[in-house]
Amino acid sequence: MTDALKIGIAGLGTVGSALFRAITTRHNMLADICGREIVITAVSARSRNRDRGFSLDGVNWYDDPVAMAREADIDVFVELMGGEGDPALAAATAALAAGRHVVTANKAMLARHGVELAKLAESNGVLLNFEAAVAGGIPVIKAMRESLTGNSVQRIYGILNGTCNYILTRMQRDNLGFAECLAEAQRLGYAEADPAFDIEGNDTAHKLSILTSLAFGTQIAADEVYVEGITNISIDDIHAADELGYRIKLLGVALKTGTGIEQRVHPTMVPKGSMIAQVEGVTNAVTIEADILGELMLSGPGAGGDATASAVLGDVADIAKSRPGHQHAPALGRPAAKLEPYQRAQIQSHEGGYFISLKVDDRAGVFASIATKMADNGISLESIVQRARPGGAADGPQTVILVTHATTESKVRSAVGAIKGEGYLSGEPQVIRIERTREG
Ligand SMILES: NC(=O)C1=CN([C@@H]2O[C@H](COP(=O)(O)OP(=O)(O)OC[C@H]3O[C@@H](n4cnc5c(N)ncnc54)[C@H](O)[C@@H]3O)[C@@H](O)[C@H]2O)C=CC1
Ligand SMILES: N[C@@H](CC=O)C(=O)O
Ligand code: NA
Repeated sequence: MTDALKIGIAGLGTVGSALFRAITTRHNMLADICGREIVITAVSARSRNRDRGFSLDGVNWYDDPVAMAREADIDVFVELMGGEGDPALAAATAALAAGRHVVTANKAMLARHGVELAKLAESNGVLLNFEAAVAGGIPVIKAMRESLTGNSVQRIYGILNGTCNYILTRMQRDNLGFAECLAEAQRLGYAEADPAFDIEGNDTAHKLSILTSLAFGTQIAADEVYVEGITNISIDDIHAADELGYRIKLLGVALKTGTGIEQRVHPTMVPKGSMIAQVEGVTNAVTIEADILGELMLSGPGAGGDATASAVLGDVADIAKSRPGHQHAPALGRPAAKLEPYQRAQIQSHEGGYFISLKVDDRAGVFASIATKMADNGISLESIVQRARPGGAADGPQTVILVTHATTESKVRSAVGAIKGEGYLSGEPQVIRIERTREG
């Protein structure tokens, strides 16, 4: 048998601990599959003495993950600390520069520094694997990097954040409040160390920017994503969507338009009968529309210790199975030097249907005024309904809900701005984009 593959793990939290357990409890099975043992020889985390339910005896401990990446006797540095900057970045950089393979689940770091890390991996002849960084356990990176080679992608979209999908599902299905659902997602190990990354949409944006690069062969452009999170989505919105035949999902969408590539993350209405609407809880899904393949949808566990560790383990096992001289797919699907500059298509030119919910004064002419502002901006309406006041109350603002036919973001913004100027609105209008799916 070839020499053992020695790995060092930095970060022994939700994912690192699950990985540690998976590797140590499946040692013989992995050795049979890979033709060599996989041995954890070094670890680094914040607390050496924390009870994690397994022993670190015989494993070299490093207080400093960068020192471990640079100095430890390891072949693979597994980065599971998180954070877009140091020490994760310094450690990954040090490991690649020292000729060690890197496996990471850190989408925040890759979204900012993925291209430079990919270049460093290429120039040092080592691998940068990151399956766990996008859609957790779903093998979407491998699919895009390897199986879709030669396809031209038109659109890629999906549910990329387990925490948000868990929250939206529990709110819709069980009528629970936002804060309670978020606390559950945190307890289950789905949320980021700072859950604002999840609920404000940044985590989805990080993942989307990585997928965009793989799909369209462009530089990763995380700052060029239009982002709205789910913090403004209320149970009322979820119920209104339900009545109209939709579910609300936080989607990341990237597509080619006439002016460039549109990258957007926002709460989205999808038809209730569509496949993506059926994706519930922590489950993620990615749909890829490609010219040779057609449409592919991958779905599976998007977060959680074991599901994420499964993807990390797959990446480590790929390295264990590889032999000297074997040529690997580049980290971002093509040599980093061949990635094209990213050309942004602005959100204002986005085309699609819209759901608009307005709280308005209950007086004559308001309904007609709303319809007129829409028509003035060239927006055609699929429906406009006035909803009964909650609990049958006799006074207070009325809710008017509009669903538009396909139009543009700039027209919707202009119409909503004009309605706001009329003085009959209470609170901010709720505007939710509707995404076209295979089913409608
Ligand atoms: N939890 C999940 O479901 C998923 C997490 N990820 C990513 O995996 C990575 C790890 O996530 P979790 O395990 O959930 O986080 P966590 O917060 O549970 O664990 C992080 C670990 O890193 C250690 N750490 C942090 N800073 C350190 C430092 N300066 N020096 C040494 N150790 C340090 C902590 O002590 C802890 O052991 C993150 O990049 C996260 O975005 C990716 C997919 C899913
Ligand atoms: N916080 C993330 C973890 C996986 O990437 C999520 O909820 O999806
Ligand atoms: Na994945």
